[in-house]
Amino acid sequence: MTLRIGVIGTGAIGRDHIRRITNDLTGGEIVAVTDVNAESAKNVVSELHLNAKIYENGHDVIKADDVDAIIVTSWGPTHEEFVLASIAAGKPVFCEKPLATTAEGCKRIVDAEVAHGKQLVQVGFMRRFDKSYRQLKKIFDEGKVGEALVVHCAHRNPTAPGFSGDMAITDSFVHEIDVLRWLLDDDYVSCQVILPRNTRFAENGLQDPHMILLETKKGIRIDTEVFVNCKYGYDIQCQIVGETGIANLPEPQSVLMRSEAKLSTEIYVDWKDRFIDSYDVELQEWIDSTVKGEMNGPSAWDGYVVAVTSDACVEAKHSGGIVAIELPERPAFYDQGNNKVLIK
Ligand SMILES: NC(=O)C1=CN([C@@H]2O[C@H](COP(=O)(O)OP(=O)(O)OC[C@H]3O[C@@H](n4cnc5c(N)ncnc54)[C@H](O)[C@@H]3O)[C@@H](O)[C@H]2O)C=CC1
Ligand SMILES: O=C1[C@@H](O)[C@H](O)[C@@H](O)[C@H](O)[C@H]1O
Repeated sequence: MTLRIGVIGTGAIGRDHIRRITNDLTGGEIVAVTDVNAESAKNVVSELHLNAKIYENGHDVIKADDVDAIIVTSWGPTHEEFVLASIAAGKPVFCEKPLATTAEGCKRIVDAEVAHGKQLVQVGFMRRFDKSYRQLKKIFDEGKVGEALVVHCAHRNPTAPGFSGDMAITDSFVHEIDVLRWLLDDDYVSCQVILPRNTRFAENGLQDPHMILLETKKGIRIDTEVFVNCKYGYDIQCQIVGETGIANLPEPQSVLMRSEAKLSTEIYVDWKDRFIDSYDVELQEWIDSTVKGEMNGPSAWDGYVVAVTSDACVEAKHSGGIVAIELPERPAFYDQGNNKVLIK
């Protein structure tokens, strides 16, 4: 069976997902697209040679009889509306992060999904599908470094065009929030944000870098340097300090060069290149599981936890204090074991 997919939002990542589903992946076909910028939707259809209908708006895509599943890649503030409409239509929906721009919005989605009675929502946290994070998780789950005590991370972008306010947390650090609780099989209880000396390359009054400290239920302490104008490249680091050893996130594969009296390897500059394989795996697994009637990726609950944690980090940044991260009990609906990513 081919999964007939409708895409809402044909900007940067929407177009990229359409390209990979059309050219690189199997089992899915883009049959409907829409964008508030009609020109953008038209261009994607013609440039990628899609056999897809262009709709006036997202709701018409969701309602279309020949659309089995939805991908939401429009701007963040529109996500909640389209995810809720997909649940109301009983259609599986893959929503890019954020699930909603507020924790309350994410909770409304969780409540709607639970009331619907079947998991339909997957959130686009692609690091869980990254080969290197999966290798690290496998080593950790096999007990090769013992129980985790401390985790050191870095999230560095060369530049952050368009970033303002708290986006280093709400747009970038959200990926660590998601992937680390998956990696450690734990949840957060508190956070603190320390503001180091600012780089002169930060624009729009942006604080950069941030040092973000998280404490988990099991007592693991996580420190992350989020530095979005680091200049030298896109660099994601993660090191688990365990009771019996240290496990590092593998560096992306790249050619080791001996040239001009230097031994060197290249560092990516664009997150799209660093995570290109992860997006492929993420969307392929989403198509495969959706066709089987399953939902195996980051759930609406995971999207909600990220929003609550991210809000707490923003509060901690502005208050300078340690902020408790409080979550309601996870609904038993999400305990059924069908929302776990299978580790390869
Ligand atoms: N998982 C990841 O690593 C990444 C996730 N994202 C997320 O994907 C989303 C889109 O990001 P980009 O593609 O970079 O932005 P973009 O601005 O390039 O594209 C968004 C598109 O949505 C369209 N749009 C806005 N409101 C709409 C509506 N109501 N109906 C239909 N179309 C609408 C815009 O016209 C635009 O073409 C964001 O939420 C972003 O956070 C983006 C990059 C990476
Ligand atoms: O989602 C993403 C970007 O929006 C964000 O700006 C980057 O910092 C992240 O690493 C990337 O994955």
